[in-house]
Amino acid sequence: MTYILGLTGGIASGKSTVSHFLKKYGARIIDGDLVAREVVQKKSVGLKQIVSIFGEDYLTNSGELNRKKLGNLVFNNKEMLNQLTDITSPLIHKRIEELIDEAKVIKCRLLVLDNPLLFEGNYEKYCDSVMCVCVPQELQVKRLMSRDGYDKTQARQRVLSQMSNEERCALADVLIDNSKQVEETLKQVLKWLVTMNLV
Ligand SMILES: CC(C)(COP(=O)(O)OP(=O)(O)OC[C@H]1O[C@@H](n2cnc3c(N)ncnc32)[C@H](O)[C@@H]1O)[C@@H](O)C(=O)NCCC(=O)NCCS
Ligand SMILES: Nc1ncnc2c1ncn2[C@@H]1O[C@H](COP(=O)(O)OP(=O)(O)OP(=O)(O)O)[C@@H](O)[C@H]1O
Repeated sequence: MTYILGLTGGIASGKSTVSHFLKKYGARIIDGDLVAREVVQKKSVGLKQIVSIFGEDYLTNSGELNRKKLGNLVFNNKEMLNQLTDITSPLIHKRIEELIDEAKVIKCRLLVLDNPLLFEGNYEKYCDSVMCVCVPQELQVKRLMSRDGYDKTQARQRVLSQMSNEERCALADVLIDNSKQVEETLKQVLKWLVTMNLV
């Protein structure tokens, strides 16, 4: 039987750090951000829908989605963000359902659904349990600034466009504290794998 673990946490909380570790222990990963990119790739139905709402200004010269430009618009405007999510969400769900079915067919033991919007987007319905990576908001902003080169305002806008860390932690089954050294974080994840008999 395939055990499906939802992995969530705010932007730059450390989900990829945790999912890379789980992968080393044999888990198969579905990366929500990658799926979200796939459904709006060049010439896709998703991209056509985005252009019909936001206009051709949000395409690059080569016809791809101008992610930076659209990000700066939607993370500053809740209504626009909702419009974008209304387009992408059904497409992402459909693709994730296909990927889950594939994992079940090959009898994958542990499947991880890595998704920053797991609860907002109701992806937890696919999961046997949900692990949430937790960091204090200020540390999240700091790590986001240093990883992606955003200034403080841009980083805060992105953090604040999501559910709060408190709300997300309250909904999760397993909490992983990523405020200290990475090794400390991974020890907690390994402990979970052992408890669940997955190593
Ligand atoms: C707005 C877009 C074009 C910006 O692209 P960009 O390359 O700058 O960011 P990227 O896609 O790598 O996302 C970075 C992070 O932003 C956060 N984020 C993305 N979409 C959203 C959203 N709709 N609401 C809140 N936070 C979001 C997530 O934490 C994500 O990890 C892009 O994020 C997008 O298309 N978002 C809508 C699709 C979606 O809901 N994705 C979430 C993953 S399931
Ligand atoms: N414990 C830690 N100590 C210091 N830096 C860390 C720690 N954990 C993660 N980081 C760094 O913080 C940044 C965010 O981590 P990571 O990319 O794993 O987050 P994420 O949740 O996957 O991000 P996103 O939501 O954007 O996909 C990265 O630059 C990573 O190297």
